[in-house]
Amino acid sequence: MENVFDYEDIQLVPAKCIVESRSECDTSVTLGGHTFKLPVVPANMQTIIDEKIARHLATQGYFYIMHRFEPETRMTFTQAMQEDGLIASISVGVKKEEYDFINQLKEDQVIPDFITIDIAHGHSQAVIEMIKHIKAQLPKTFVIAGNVGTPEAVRELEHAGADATKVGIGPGKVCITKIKTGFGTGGWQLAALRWCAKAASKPVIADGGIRTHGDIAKSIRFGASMVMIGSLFAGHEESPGETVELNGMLYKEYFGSASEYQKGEKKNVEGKKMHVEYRGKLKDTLLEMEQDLQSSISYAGGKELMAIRNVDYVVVKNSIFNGDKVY
Ligand SMILES: NC(=O)C1=CN([C@@H]2O[C@H](COP(=O)(O)OP(=O)(O)OC[C@H]3O[C@@H](n4cnc5c(N)ncnc54)[C@H](OP(=O)(O)O)[C@@H]3O)[C@@H](O)[C@H]2O)C=CC1
Ligand SMILES: Nc1nc2c(ncn2[C@@H]2O[C@H](COP(=O)(O)O)[C@@H](O)[C@H]2O)c(=O)[nH]1
Repeated sequence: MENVFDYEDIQLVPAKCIVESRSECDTSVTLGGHTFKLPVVPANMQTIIDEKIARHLATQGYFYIMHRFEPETRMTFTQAMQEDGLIASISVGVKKEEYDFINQLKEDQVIPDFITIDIAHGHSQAVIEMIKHIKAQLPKTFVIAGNVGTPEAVRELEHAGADATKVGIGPGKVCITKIKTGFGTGGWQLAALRWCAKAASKPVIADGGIRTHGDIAKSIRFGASMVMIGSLFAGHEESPGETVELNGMLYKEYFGSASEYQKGEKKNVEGKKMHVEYRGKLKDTLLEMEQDLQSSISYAGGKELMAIRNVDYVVVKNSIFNGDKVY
């Protein structure tokens, strides 16, 4: 791999504006036959999403992926969402009991719209087998498989039947994979996304490392159809993480899915816990993201999200902030 870079190393080059107002720009995206307001999905982590947030997002036309860390609730959650005419989007792992869960869904004819296979090292036979199992049992369910960081992995998971792949090994804010194992796409996630997206014949979801709303537009430019975000969603009033007050300031707890806090034991720990600044209501952040992305589309010289795919870019190594702090 040559020419590696990350989000902060890139600036997109503006093209002539064709709208009179940014409000004309359409940020919506279609995935799995459903159209969503934004190409953004909150991470399927326990301090980012819960059933209440999932229901709110689905009701408001946003994509969501429920986490897999309360496995016993997934069946009733899926049924309840579908009874209310909402999209059901859940996560699974690859262990034996997950095969039983998929079989149970089929037996009860409870068919989730989306299932995400959520594993640290997605380029594995375990994930390939799970993709095949889900597709055999629930052929109508859209399967997202990950996480991966190479074109070879994208091709293999697509070949096994995945409808989309999720790219990002170690760029996350609470990730310590890169430190503990020496592996991953941390520090070059945007270049890895480009590398993977070029090989993909199905949608790619960029996962991890998004630090500003501009990074969403950059992900779209480099081939993502959707972006998964943890840390930017962790600090809301509604966020499931504990709220703490430190020196008169409010913070929310955010921990990794492979952290000791999630696992309940110190085994194969590849995640940490941190506190992020409290940032008010989730709906305000979603609105700000939409407005910022509308602005990105206008700078791209288009009206639709995919106009961003066509813009030029320049590499400005680690210099775009010039000492400014946005958030
Ligand atoms: N996107 C990212 O960069 C990362 C994300 N995570 C998140 O952490 C959570 C836990 O992930 P994960 O540990 O996969 O889930 P699990 O602990 O559920 O592991 C799933 C299965 O995969 C095996 N496994 C896990 N990692 C490896 C590996 N490197 N090589 C071979 N087998 C492996 C496990 O066995 P055994 O435990 O015995 O090895 C287990 O059987 C997930 O939600 C994941 O998204 C974690 C790390 C990186
Ligand atoms: N290496 C680890 N990665 C993790 C862990 N828990 C979650 N994640 C990944 O991070 C992203 C969110 O990244 P952010 O930069 O937006 O905060 C999430 O979607 C997972 O892919 C973990 O314990 N270790």
